[in-house]
Amino acid sequence: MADVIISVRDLVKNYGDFSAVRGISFDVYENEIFGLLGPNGAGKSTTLEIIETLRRKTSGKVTVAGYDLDKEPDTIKGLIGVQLQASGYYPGLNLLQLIELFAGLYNQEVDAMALLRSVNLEEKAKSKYKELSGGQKQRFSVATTLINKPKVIFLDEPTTGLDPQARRNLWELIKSIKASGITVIITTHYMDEAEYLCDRIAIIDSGKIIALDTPDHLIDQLVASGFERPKEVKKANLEDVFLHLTGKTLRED
Ligand SMILES: Nc1ncnc2c1ncn2[C@@H]1O[C@H](COP(=O)(O)OP(=O)(O)OP(=O)(O)O)[C@@H](O)[C@H]1O
Repeated sequence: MADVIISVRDLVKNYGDFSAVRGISFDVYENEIFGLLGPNGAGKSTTLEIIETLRRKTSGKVTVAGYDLDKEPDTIKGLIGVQLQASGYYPGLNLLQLIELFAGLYNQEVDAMALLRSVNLEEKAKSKYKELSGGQKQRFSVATTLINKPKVIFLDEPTTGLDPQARRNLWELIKSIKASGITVIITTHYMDEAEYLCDRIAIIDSGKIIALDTPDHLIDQLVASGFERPKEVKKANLEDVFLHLTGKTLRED
């Protein structure tokens, strides 16, 4: 059994009279890709931001790598990688300078060019953030989560708005981050993405976890309950057509 790196117990978050997170519990295992899925407003971002120490919880217990969120938030901050808001990307600086700036803030020695290379942005090192395509922006944002050499990174809807090639390219990047030993927590609205990427997923609805398992088990359980798709699925879909016609390589440069 894998080691638990994040433990959440009976987590509650109220905004005034409104309860956004209603007593959820889950564990994230070391080196898995764990997905939080759910409709808009289900409480995913609230849950992530509490674990990231960016938002105060109402009640419950959270530990990251054994450290209690209430007692050692600063230690936890040093262990996690969080996507920085684009508003923090000083417009006058290029990607290399931004990485160096963030590394300085984190008090970390970082080979900024190697980091950019690892997300396929070496050729854009001297470009400004605003000059990047959507896929490049997302890859840069993922790179910023790696600056402090974290044990866990949090990715909030990393592929929203990307074209099929850029999405698949980001999926491979996320898999390579996992292969380097890092645990990944991701939120997404794309079920194909969750199925392809996530080792386990929690489905949240109205602030409660309504299912938590591997994608395979969740599908098997639904099938075992007698569910059948209403019609035979075609052997390809429109995305296959798009990728077949336009190729799989990135062409955002
Ligand atoms: N600062 C706040 N004050 C009051 N209500 C809030 C606040 N932040 C979030 N909420 C509410 O809490 C609920 C959960 O929001 P949250 O952003 O966590 O959902 P989500 O699952 O991440 O949604 P989405 O998929 O749209 O990003 C929503 O109803 C939202 O309106």
